[in-house]
Amino acid sequence: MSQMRRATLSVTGLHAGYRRRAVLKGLDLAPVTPGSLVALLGANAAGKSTLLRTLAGQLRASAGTLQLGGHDLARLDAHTRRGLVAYLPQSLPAASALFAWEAVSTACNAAHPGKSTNSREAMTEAVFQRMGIERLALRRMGELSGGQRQMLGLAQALVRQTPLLLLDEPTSALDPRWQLEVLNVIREDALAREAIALIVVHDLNLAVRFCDRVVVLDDGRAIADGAPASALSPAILRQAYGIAGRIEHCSQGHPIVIADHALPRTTYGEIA
Ligand SMILES: Nc1ncnc2c1ncn2[C@@H]1O[C@H](COP(=O)(O)OP(=O)(O)OP(=O)(O)O)[C@@H](O)[C@H]1O
Repeated sequence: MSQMRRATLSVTGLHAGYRRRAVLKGLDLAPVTPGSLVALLGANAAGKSTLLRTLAGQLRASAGTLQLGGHDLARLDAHTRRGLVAYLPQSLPAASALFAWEAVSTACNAAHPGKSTNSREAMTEAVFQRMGIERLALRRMGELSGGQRQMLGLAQALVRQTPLLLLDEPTSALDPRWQLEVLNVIREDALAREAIALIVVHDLNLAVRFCDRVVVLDDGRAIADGAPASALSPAILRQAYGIAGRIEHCSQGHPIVIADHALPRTTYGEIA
């Protein structure tokens, strides 16, 4: 398993999609540096999950380059990929009969076969503590709520300690408090390990509050890429989402995205 910790991610000229549908159409990202939390934004069907699936090796790029450190992500064997990339899909982990502790420790054991049993147990315990889910450890996966299962899926991804984390809507099933907690944990993890976390989110306020950088996709291309407050301009909100919107600052200084109204469908078009 690779011991690589710090790695820059670069994506250039990426084309990828499905048999009958080209989705990513020459996507370029400025290099993503270690220790970054980057939000992938964009309307439904813009290509966000397709980008994560391609980076995770589930879809083959038809053109372009995907580099993580010295590795070509398009040509990794499964073993090396497991050491470099953790992917949390949109779907929740299976509602199995496993105890939550077993589900996370199985992921930990598979990712760190060279470590002692004691240190793997300590790593598993640390993830439960960091996420504040110790009370779920002895509950069965099949008996957890949707939000609790999503937390466990994230714990399985984090315990692997890969240099690249790909998280597809990791907070979609969580209540407001846990959304804040989880985004904090992801950001701290990326910073502490100098890893890269790419997260797909629809909540623009979470993105501007927690992410160093946002990339806005539209029809398979990046139309904005930068610090949240400058990248999410009214013009980009209009183009990407078909909304009239703006960023303001609340009385406590946090940036907030205000969506004033949806533009008429005749201006914006239909979902693709
Ligand atoms: N397995 C598939 N086979 C064929 N087309 C697909 C498949 N999965 C997704 N697509 C199509 O690819 C396009 C991009 O989908 P993708 O899931 O990447 O969008 P997304 O930006 O993640 O959207 P959302 O915000 O709705 O999750 C859509 O038009 C979708 O219909």
